[in-house]
Amino acid sequence: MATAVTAAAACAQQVQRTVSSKASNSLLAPVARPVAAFRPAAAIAARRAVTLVAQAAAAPVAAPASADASKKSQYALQTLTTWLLDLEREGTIDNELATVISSIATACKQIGSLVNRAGISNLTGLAGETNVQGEDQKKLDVISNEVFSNCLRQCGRTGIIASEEEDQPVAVEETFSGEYVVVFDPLDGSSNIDAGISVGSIFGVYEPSPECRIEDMDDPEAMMQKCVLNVCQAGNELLCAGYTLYSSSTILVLTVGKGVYGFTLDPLIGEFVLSHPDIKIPEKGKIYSFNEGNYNSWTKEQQAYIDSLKDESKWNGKPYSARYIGSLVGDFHRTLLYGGIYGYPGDAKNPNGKLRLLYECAPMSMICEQAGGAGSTGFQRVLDIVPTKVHERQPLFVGSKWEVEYLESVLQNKPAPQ
Ligand SMILES: O=P(O)(O)OC[C@H]1O[C@](O)(COP(=O)(O)O)[C@@H](O)[C@@H]1O
Repeated sequence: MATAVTAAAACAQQVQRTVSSKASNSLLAPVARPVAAFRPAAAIAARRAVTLVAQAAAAPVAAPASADASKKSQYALQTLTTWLLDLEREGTIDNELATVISSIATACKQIGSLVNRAGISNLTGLAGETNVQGEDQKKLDVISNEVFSNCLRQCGRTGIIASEEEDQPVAVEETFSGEYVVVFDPLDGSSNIDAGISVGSIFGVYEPSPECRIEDMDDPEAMMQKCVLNVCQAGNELLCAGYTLYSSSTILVLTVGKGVYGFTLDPLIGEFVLSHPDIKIPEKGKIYSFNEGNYNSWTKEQQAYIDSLKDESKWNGKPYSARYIGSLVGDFHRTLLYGGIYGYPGDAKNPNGKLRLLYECAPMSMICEQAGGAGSTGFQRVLDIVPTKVHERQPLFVGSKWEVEYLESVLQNKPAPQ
């Protein structure tokens, strides 16, 4: 914050200097130049801008009740670090989990800066490799995966890490304590990278399952079995879930099971600062986000659902609006803040849809439920599904509670929710 204010002040002085020099040069200099020569409007606007920046910079963001009440300084900041400390103090999380989350935040800062500079550092385009799903990997898919894995290993608090970009989960030799299981999609929506459209990272943290501790590293086969078993946990076992959006801002949104909090990266101080405390998704919303290009391969119930959203006679003459970036994190973040529904149904080609249960569906469903929304396959609560394999796919419908229930009612031919 200090730097933001000094920056604002410096900018103010800069503008002032410009204004005053111009003024001294023109307005105030005795009758030298006609008034028209100098554009007062710009000066007023500049002064207004400076005031707004100073006011914005000075206004502290509300911190959760647990925040240290003694922090009276107007420069007190609730950062991700201090927020995690508050949660540790109140016993909601332990230090190991706080360390894992901090290491994920570090990875996201690194990935954010790489994404921002992709076009000028030859990081766009394909890596020339394919991942376990047979998809051509982008250079930044591979690099983001490496960055995420490094940070999770180096924090010493993870036991197993499983990436959407890797065939198998990996047991972490560097583990020191905690042994948390972390699943992640290092760069979601990467098909948008080269066009500079928003992308994101998604993650989930599980407790290591007690009956399969990874003691004997000597028997790789047995160890791998235990790794997979540890990772294939239902979403309702998640301790923490989150995503980072790399867009006009870099925003980290997460839950540890006590509401959803959003932190915006302040590039001036390199800290995630609390910007969205206790996010609540609207009960209803008028935006739907589906790739309608797949319409013809959808079930007739799925088609009927989308057709109904466009039928204004059902919605007091105002049909739903369609928004689709083609980047789950971007589409989900908008849905979380504005309400509505994001969906990736199964279809004739991919009966289970495209999205991965562990890395995408479960974490987003936990965040949505924690914000008062819902996450469904259309027939089942996503968080109740126990994965049978690490790269399992599931249809996903996530968003405002009423919207998801309405979708389920159409797909299951049930009466619409009240
Ligand atoms: O192009 P489609 O078929 O609409 O798929 C877009 C969806 O696939 C994703 O890109 C997921 O795939 P990746 O994790 O491989 O990027 C989502 O972000 C997005 O919502």
